[in-house]
Amino acid sequence: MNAMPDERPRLDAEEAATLAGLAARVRELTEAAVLTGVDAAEAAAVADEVAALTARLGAERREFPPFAASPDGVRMDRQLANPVTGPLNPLAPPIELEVTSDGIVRGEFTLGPVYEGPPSYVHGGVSAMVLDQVLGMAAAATGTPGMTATLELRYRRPTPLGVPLLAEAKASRVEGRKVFASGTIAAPDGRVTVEATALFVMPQRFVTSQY
Ligand SMILES: CCCCC/C=C\C/C=C\C/C=C\C/C=C\CCCC(=O)SCCNC(=O)CCNC(=O)[C@H](O)C(C)(C)COP(=O)(O)OP(=O)(O)OC[C@H]1O[C@@H](n2cnc3c(N)ncnc32)[C@H](O)[C@@H]1OP(=O)(O)O
Repeated sequence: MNAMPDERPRLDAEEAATLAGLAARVRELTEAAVLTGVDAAEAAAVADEVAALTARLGAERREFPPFAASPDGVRMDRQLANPVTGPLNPLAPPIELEVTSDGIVRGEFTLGPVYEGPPSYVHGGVSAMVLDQVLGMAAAATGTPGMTATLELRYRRPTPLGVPLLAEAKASRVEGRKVFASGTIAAPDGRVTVEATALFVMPQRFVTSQY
């Protein structure tokens, strides 16, 4: 695993934009598949067409998703297929996260019906995935990126689908390879729906590698 990142293909901005467009269309397809009201014969016909498109894309296949090239073309810059933020991943909402100069990670996002858990609310596992990413980025912003060792969630109230949500996180302390972080998801009225605290640990084996 420690050698993996540098073996990945890197895409330049133009290639990445084209594949992000493909992922956006597949996201629309996913929502259409979940919400469609067409009859069974039409759904079966569409399934055949989708299978043909999948075969076209699969004609050439990479072993792992690509990374974005950093300006120097060497270091890994961004995981383009991350399931939370990755523009190339149709499973990702995707959420754009900014890191402020004081280390706060923040992103506004809306989750549609494909992320439903309880009727009309966001699935709790999806909220957990979002917060794992946001807190993980806050940990990485300290200069010590790490793997999630613990992630504790408090679901204060249901998180609504289809409205703008705000995720925020910040690291609270760094102890050697360990970084503690906390964060929240808030509804449009500003009320917090989910709180999270986490510990990220930079694996001993990565201490000298360049991420
Ligand atoms: C350099 C890069 C490192 C890789 C980081 C990966 C991604 C970072 C890249 C970019 C960052 C940007 C954004 C981040 C975005 C998203 C975050 C999502 C991340 C994930 O989705 S990640 C998947 C789920 N995650 C796992 O799959 C972890 C499986 N696990 C392990 O890989 C090991 O288990 C590990 C590495 C956790 C520790 O292993 P290790 O051998 O390096 O460290 P060791 O055991 O020596 O512990 C050292 C000190 O941490 C304490 N400690 C350890 N584990 C603890 C625990 N669970 N609870 C409480 N304390 C714990 C010890 O008690 C000791 O503390 P003390 O020093 O005080 O005694």
